[in-house]
Amino acid sequence: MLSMARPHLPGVALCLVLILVAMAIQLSLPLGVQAIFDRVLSSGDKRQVHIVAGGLLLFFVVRSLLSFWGQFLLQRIGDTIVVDLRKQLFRHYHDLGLLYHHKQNVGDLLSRLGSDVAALRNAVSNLLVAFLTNFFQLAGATVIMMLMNWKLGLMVLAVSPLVSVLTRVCAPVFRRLSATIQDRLASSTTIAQESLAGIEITKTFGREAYESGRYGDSMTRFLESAIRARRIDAAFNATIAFLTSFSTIAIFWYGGIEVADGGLSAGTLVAFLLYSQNVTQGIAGIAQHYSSFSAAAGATRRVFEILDTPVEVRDAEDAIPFEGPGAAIRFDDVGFQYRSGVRVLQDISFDVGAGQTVALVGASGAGKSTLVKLISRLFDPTEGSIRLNGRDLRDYSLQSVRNAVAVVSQDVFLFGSSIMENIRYGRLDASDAEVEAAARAANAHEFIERLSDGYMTQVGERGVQLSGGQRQRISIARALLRNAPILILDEATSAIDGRSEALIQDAIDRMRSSRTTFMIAHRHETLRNADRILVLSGGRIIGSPDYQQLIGEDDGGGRRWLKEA
Ligand SMILES: Nc1ncnc2c1ncn2[C@@H]1O[C@H](COP(=O)(O)OP(=O)(O)OP(=O)(O)O)[C@@H](O)[C@H]1O
Repeated sequence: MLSMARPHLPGVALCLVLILVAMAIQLSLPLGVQAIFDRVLSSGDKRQVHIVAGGLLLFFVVRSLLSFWGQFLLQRIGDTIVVDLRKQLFRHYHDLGLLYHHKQNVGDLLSRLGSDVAALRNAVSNLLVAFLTNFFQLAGATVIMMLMNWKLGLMVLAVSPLVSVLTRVCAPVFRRLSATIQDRLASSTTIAQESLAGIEITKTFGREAYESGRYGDSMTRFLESAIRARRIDAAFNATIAFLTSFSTIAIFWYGGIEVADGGLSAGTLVAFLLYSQNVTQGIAGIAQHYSSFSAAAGATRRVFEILDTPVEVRDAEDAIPFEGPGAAIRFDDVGFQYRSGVRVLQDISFDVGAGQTVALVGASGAGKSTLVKLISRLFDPTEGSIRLNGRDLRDYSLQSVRNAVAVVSQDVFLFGSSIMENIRYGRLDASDAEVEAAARAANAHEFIERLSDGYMTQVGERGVQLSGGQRQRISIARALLRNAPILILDEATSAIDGRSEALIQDAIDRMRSSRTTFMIAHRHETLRNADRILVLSGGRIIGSPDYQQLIGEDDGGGRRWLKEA
């Protein structure tokens, strides 16, 4: 956190000076009061009363202006740091590999970005201002008191060791409780996020009450830990206030006797009482802020846990851009494990020339989707290597490899924006005319035109206003627009009816002709045009039959492949 504050050091220094000056002015008040009591009131000169009161008024106007300026600057710096932190965190989420994301709940990640960073913001801006103010208040008042009367000064400070011990004992408790609160908040956000994302399933199964119950239970757990924290916090504050009130009473008692004996002026006693208020406020404030800092440490841990997670799939130091134009791909003994010890792909070796089409067939879970994900470097192989135009895929920059691949997958995700924007996601600088041309080629233009707002129709967060086939056609248009040398079709036409499929197949065939294509398909007709068919079973290639062999039309022996797959 401190390293993030480094660029703002001059601003922080200015704030410190402003707060310091404002505090010096505040600490001059008791001296003014002492003067009024000891000199002005006894002299009976009203003019002097006016002058001292006017002087004090001026002092306090200046103090308020300085403290406004200092607080505003520090809050602004705090906000800037927190916005930087959010941006950095968001960027890091996107840099982290899919393996990491598969293990995380979206709700938990959102809650770290939201409420944890908000808790941190409170710590860096509000608490820091208050902490520094109290620190200067305590230090300044202590010095002045000691100079005025060190015996009385020591009396005021006598409670500080007790407060210090109490604070140190309570801080770890606050830290633990705060981490629990943030964890519980995160798990309720996860439940809310999941059940809203799956609202269709929730309703289909009539689980509205069940989901509300789940969310309600998680909120109750959150409330329990929040109440426990509030109880300890309130007890802590009350104890500190009680301890610090002792010193005021002690001053009043001892100082009162001294004044009665003539050893101390009334003005000095009043000034002392005011300073002792400053000291006790300072001590109590610092103790409370220390405990709040400890609570913020829980949120900080959750934020930095993510920022400190290393990125698995990243650019090599000397990565070069992939420039094409063609893309010949070669798998050399590639193996892959999602979890160590469980080999999902092994000994995968094959060659695809630029512009050729490879079809992958095999039973569910055979590893087809995993294999094509390795081509976009969503994961890196755990064994062997993948070569693109003769070079290891890891030699190229990640961005250029991703730019070279267009994917149409079975699960279509559409963003909560217009159809135009969703297709343009394939190539952000595409013109409207290019978007429309891609939609025409994907046989989507006709149905888009029939929608009330045409290309500007908003399609809900997950494209729920469209049918499965329409969504798939939009995703094909998005891939067409990308104009990438490698095309991955993961059951791209699974949600499309026969008539539309023929038209789309035509578009896909045109697109395939100049691109290296990986096609995962369950329907036989789609495999007819493949240059090569690889049959996968249990993560291995068990054969490479041609189409006739595969469907067993020539000698009947080919059926073996499908059966084994
Ligand atoms: N994120 C993951 N973490 C752990 N294991 C995974 C993950 N994704 C897939 N697997 C496992 O890897 C294996 C291959 O899955 P993959 O999705 O590649 O199969 P597939 O052939 O594409 O199946 P389908 O035809 O059903 O889409 C399966 O056993 C699956 O359980």
